[in-house]
Amino acid sequence: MISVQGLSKSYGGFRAVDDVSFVAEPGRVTGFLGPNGAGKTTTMRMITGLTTITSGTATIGGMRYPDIPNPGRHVGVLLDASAQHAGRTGREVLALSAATMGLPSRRVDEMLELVSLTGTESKRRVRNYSLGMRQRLGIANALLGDPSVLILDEPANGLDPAGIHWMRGLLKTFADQGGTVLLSSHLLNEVELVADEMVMIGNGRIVAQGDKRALLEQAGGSGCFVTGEDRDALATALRSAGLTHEVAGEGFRVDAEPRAVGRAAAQHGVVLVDLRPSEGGLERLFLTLTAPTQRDHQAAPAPAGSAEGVSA
Ligand SMILES: Nc1ncnc2c1ncn2[C@@H]1O[C@H](COP(=O)(O)OP(=O)(O)OP(=O)(O)O)[C@@H](O)[C@H]1O
Repeated sequence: MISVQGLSKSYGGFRAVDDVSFVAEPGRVTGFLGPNGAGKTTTMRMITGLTTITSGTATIGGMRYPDIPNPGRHVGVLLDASAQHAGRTGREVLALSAATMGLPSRRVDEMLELVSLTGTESKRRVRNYSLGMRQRLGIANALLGDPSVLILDEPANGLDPAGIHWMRGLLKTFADQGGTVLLSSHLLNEVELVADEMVMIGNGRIVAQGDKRALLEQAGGSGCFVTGEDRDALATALRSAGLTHEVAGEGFRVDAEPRAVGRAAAQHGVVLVDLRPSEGGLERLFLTLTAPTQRDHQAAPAPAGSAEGVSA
């Protein structure tokens, strides 16, 4: 179990992580979700002893990470796949970790096979690895010591669709067998598909947390997402039709059925490139709760003369 209580980190006068508390339980995948710069990596670095804690506590199985003997045998960590020694081959990276942990060298071959790095690729220097290959190597390294806890920062970064699918299966199986998984991402869909529990963070503070289903119920509501060729014209069409909307990615989330949105767009001759029912209130909950920290949201111009325009 990972337990984080009142964890804070200040850089000078800036509070990157502010009084964060949550628990990641065994047998569950806990998704740690937040926009860019929300404080996910900083929190994970504090949990794993890589960044000093300003205040609060973080323990794994009741111990601070730096106090865990032979930590790689208990906790698998992947924080920055690009940070691996560029001059070593993938196999050397794993062999060194295996030796440090007192593991047999056959474990290296098992892990290379698990993450689908071929014999040829494993003999290439890491500097010549693609991002996806580095990520696979990082996952192999995290799993090498057969840990019961996994802490992974954006592990899907750079993986191809098949790789992402494979990783989801791997994490689910790991948790089903009693393991604890803490997985960060700024991509809601990625986390939504694999996580049992969610911890949402924005501007260094927890904005929501709990069982995924409970959060979905809390989010509730219906609606749709729409993207048009001309974003401003689409905003005008929605406003004219009296449809409440807010910026979501390249388009808008609208509190209305797709048909009403399609009609509003048609009346104004706006070409739609995407129109679909909301996949779930979770995305809305996330966007709403983290709205003040969403860069795209801040950057989006409010339609002229609109009071409702771009709402929080
Ligand atoms: N060493 C540091 N010195 C000063 N500020 C820092 C330092 N490390 C992180 N920060 C700041 O702390 C905030 C949180 O950063 P962090 O990397 O934890 O965010 P994140 O949620 O992981 O973002 P992303 O999804 O983009 O990876 C950011 O504003 C970042 O600039």
